[in-house]
Amino acid sequence: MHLVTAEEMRRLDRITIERLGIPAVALMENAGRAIAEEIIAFCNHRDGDGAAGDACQGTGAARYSSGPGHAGARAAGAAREEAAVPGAGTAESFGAVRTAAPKLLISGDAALMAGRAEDEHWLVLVGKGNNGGDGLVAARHLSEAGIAVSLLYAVSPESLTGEAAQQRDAAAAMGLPAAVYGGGRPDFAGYSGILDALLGTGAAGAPRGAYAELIAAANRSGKPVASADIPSGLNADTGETHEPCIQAALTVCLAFLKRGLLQYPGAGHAGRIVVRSIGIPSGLAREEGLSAYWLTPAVLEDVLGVDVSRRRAPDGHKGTYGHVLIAAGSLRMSGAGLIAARASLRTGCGLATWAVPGKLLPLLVGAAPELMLADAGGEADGTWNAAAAEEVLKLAGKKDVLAVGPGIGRFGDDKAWLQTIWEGADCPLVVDADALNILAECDYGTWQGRRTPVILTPHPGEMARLVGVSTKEVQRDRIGLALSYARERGVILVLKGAHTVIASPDGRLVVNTTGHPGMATGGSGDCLTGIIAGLLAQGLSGFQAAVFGVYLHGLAGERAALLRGDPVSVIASDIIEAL
Ligand SMILES: NC(=O)C1=CN([C@@H]2O[C@H](COP(=O)(O)OP(=O)(O)OC[C@H]3O[C@@H](n4cnc5c(N)ncnc54)[C@H](O)[C@@H]3O)[C@@H](O)[C@H]2O)[C@H](O)CC1
Ligand SMILES: [K+]
Repeated sequence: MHLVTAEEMRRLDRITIERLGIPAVALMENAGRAIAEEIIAFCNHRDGDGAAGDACQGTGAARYSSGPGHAGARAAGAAREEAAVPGAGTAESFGAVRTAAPKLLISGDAALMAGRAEDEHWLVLVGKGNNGGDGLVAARHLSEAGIAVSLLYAVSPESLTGEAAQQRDAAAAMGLPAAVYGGGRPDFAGYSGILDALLGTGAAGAPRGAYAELIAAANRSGKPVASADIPSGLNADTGETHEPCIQAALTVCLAFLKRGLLQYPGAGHAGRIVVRSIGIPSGLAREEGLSAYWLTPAVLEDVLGVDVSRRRAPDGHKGTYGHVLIAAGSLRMSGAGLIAARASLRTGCGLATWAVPGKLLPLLVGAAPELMLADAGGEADGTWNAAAAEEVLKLAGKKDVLAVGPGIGRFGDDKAWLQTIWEGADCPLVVDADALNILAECDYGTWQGRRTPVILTPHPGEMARLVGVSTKEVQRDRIGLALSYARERGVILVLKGAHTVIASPDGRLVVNTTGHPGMATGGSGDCLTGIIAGLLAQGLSGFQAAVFGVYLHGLAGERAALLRGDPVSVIASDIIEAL
């Protein structure tokens, strides 16, 4: 599924209206109706209303009696009623016992059928822009479904223009009760829900004046809030939340998923996200060259060309699936190398060799029978040194991928060590952990260019060192930073953290949402490094391996949590076993 910025959304909207000739008011009508349908489904689900609730879950029409008990539906004037046509043959006339088969089915808009409409009274907070316009359309459809609706304008309705003004007039013509916020602390206790149609992709900066007051009041009310397009107060591009920002139970995102809904803290304000089509052709995004995606199996297969089935050739052998070399571990952190190496095997590479400082090697014999160990030289105390880089290059000569960094620690002339490996390794290179901290101290843009991909896998702190900013600054706009860094440096960047971002030098970007906070545990990153290396060894491209690796890592973490019964108790070895 595509991810868009506010500006990209406006561009796609403009193309739809100007090039395809689909009127803006039609898009807004579709948007408002979609919002109303999702609010009705929310109400039906919340009220546990069986018949109508079921009916509204899907797009199919409801099948139910239109007898008493469905006031809402009657009010909706849209119902599917089964009626026998008078005079048609009945069971008795043919002597067989048969119920009268209905001859006439009148289906209706099940998604606009509210089970207990009479119990609902929704307040629509209306901004002055098109987000407000969407809310006004939704208000009409909610009213049609028999739900009581009241409008509260943030600013004078006279200040609305264009399609929003049209919707203002339509709502007034329908007699929807309306008021203008006049300051103070409004009391929303009498409502069953609030539709936040204050600010959408046209917002700039922190909510001001009445908008801020109404957002705060909605959050204080304790009522469920549904947000039109994005929670008001959220930065649609970065996921930053201004003060105040709506805390939504449901966000009905229009046309395309906004980037800010998938990055924290914004992702924590959206509640359940539903992306609804409003008539903008989904193919436009690809035609316009948009290349940011929320990672789904379809994106893996259709956009990245990854064979998620990971089928194996019947005549495959160890050589078919590649050989991983991991240069990792040191006296105090040998486990990191073991985790990375084992993860690469679990990911399906044919062979894995773990290169360690010679002093450690005897201590590691048998640590993992499937692994091969290699003496990479190093110091007598089991630490790495610059000369060991040449040993690593010799070992890498016949390997399909080299991963460096897990548990290597910092050592004298470690920058020379990394530069030798960076410039000398012909196979794809995965750089993680302390190798990233070393890289951060190097002007590696001056190093000899590489012909095969480099994948960097920093967590936010390591990224902060790579870029020379604070971790807070890294987290402010993860997607924007990852994209610019990958492009400028010509590397594939995996910016780890909640909803990991993977960016490619060619501008492609993917946000992954598999995994859980229990994976924030020592060795989890080493495991990811091994997974990515294991996929590279099997012939995936750099970006494919980085994206699929992050995806699999998260899925394995989820599976490990199920196996452990609790995400909290998951450790890196569990993730490996769950691959
Ligand atoms: N673009 C599309 O494809 C479609 C968009 N739709 C909806 O329209 C909004 C975007 O509408 P827009 O008019 O551009 O902006 P907003 O409605 O978000 O209004 C902003 C409005 O509020 C004022 N304002 C801006 N920032 C602040 C602030 N920090 N504090 C207070 N006030 C602020 C400013 O004056 C603006 O006029 C989009 O989200 C969709 O909901 C339709 O769905 C159709 C397709
Ligand atoms: K909104």
